[in-house]
Amino acid sequence: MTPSIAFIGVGNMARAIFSGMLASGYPADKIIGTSRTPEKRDYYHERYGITMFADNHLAVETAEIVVLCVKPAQMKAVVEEFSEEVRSDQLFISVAAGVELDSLSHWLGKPVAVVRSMPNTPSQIGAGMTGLIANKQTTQEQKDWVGELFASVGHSVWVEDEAHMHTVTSLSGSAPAYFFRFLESMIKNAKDQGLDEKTSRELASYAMLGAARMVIELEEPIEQLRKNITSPNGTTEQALLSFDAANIDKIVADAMMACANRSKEISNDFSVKKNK
Ligand SMILES: NC(=O)C1=CN([C@@H]2O[C@H](COP(=O)(O)OP(=O)(O)OC[C@H]3O[C@@H](n4cnc5c(N)ncnc54)[C@H](O)[C@@H]3O)[C@@H](O)[C@H]2O)C=CC1
Ligand SMILES: O=C(O)[C@@H]1CCC=N1
Repeated sequence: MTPSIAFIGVGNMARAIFSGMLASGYPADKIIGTSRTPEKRDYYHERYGITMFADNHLAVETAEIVVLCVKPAQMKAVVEEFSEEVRSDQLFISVAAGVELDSLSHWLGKPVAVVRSMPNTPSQIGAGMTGLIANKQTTQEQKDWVGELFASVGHSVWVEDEAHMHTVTSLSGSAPAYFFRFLESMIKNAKDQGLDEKTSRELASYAMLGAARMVIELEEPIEQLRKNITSPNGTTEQALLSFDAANIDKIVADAMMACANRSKEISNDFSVKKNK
């Protein structure tokens, strides 16, 4: 039987996941969302056919699986508010950056299965990548179900150590934004060179898609794929020399560490263990 699943706090990430699920055949009548804004409730109901509630309590009461999709700063208040309704056979999945399993379990108020996930917005088109870790109350059956859920909107990877979720956030959770930022720069420069926006967008984005597909499908060393494009004394070499002159490794490392460190800060801010 398909379980009913409630998304608490429908915004960008919740929509990315449930729209990917709907596209892969998950029945709309098994999906509930919550939003405090009447216009958003009407919009999501009309656009996706899912049930929208204003009341988080009602959503938690109704659903077998609850996906917590509010911002990290709102998580404690939102979870504690409905903790009376929590049943021990439910499964909770958090998508929040930095918020630890222990904190979620503590706020939920009883021993219950909790999975911490770090998805990304390409889930919306079935191309997501999600890092996962479960607490000890989560059964293998529940883990399999969560794996299938995220497989229906892309790919997923379980990590062994919760500390690795910071790395996952900097490597896949936030990373689509890095690539969008890179594309924005590329398209801007193509326009400065005289090409129109539409053509620039198409050329750059297909180059990015093609490169990603080669990495995934050919399984050759990435360095070799790069070298295959880089003719000695050719055009690519000049672009890569320019990246190296700007110390691309440092630029990327600084950005990823800034991201991972912010995830650690969020963990510390909301950690039940550290703020006892
Ligand atoms: N946007 C992304 O690419 C990713 C986001 N995340 C995580 O997903 C979570 C949500 O992020 P976004 O979707 O980007 O934010 P968002 O702001 O688009 O969505 C959060 C939604 O929660 C709603 N909300 C707040 N308090 C509520 C309450 N008491 N009851 C019901 N709804 C409430 C807000 O109105 C908003 O629509 C965050 O914890 C973030 O760390 C994780 C991975 C990627
Ligand atoms: O920026 C954020 O905090 C969220 C988490 C990962 C992607 N977006």
